[in-house]
Amino acid sequence: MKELIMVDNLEKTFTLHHSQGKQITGCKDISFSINHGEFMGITGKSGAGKSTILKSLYRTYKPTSGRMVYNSTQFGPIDLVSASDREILSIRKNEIGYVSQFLNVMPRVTAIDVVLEAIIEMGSDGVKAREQAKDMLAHFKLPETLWDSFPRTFSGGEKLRLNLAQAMVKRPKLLLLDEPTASLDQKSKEAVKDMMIELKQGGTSMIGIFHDLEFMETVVDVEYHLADGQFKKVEKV
Ligand SMILES: Nc1ncnc2c1ncn2[C@@H]1O[C@H](COP(=O)(O)OP(=O)(O)OP(=O)(O)O)[C@@H](O)[C@H]1O
Repeated sequence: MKELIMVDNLEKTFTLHHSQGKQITGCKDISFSINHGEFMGITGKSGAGKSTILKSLYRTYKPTSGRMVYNSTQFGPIDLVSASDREILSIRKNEIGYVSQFLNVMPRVTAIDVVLEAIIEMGSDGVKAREQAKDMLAHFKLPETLWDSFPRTFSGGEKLRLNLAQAMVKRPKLLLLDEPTASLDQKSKEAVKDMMIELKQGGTSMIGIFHDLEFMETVVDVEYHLADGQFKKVEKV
């Protein structure tokens, strides 16, 4: 398999049990592929289904139908739609990262420990690892007063910064970014951009949702737009 991921006719339908089984389409007819090291941006209006695509790839949502064949280091080509929970957990731990403004961490673990655990999982040790965790939190400008606090009460921007620091440490093969610049000021956006460039140079592929189109165009290789149920590649002029 030469691509990193091939998505074929992905569909996710939600059944609302509290509304007599009413069905809502999250996304449908989604097909695309990305190559190793490629960065894809997704745009589309609110409610079009952008987050549903990312959450299906991360298997937060179990797709209703379709295929998402991912070229895993551990398992070889694997369909993320039918992969077992155990396989998905292992892929999340070692290969696919997810960054958003929402919490992606265990409760009652301090911010610095979130990053530290990621560093230890990557094979570094004690004092050096702690210094590296501090550097990473400082790099993404998480205020030092928050380093020993529990992230549950952090603002959206603070949670995002912590998730970015954790993702950066893990250097995943594929990073899913759900509005990675939301709630960030210009200076912090520059830090995010630097991180993306650095990850890309290290071979990480990324799929990101952006509302800041100007920012997006400076980082992505390919852009897809989701509108009126159609998912189409935007040809660059
Ligand atoms: N867990 C869920 N249960 C029921 N419906 C959902 C769920 N998640 C998403 N939806 C619905 O699926 C559709 C697509 O939502 P999604 O969050 O993917 O849109 P989006 O393009 O990311 O929007 P935004 O830009 O506002 O974040 C919406 O109609 C939404 O209400």
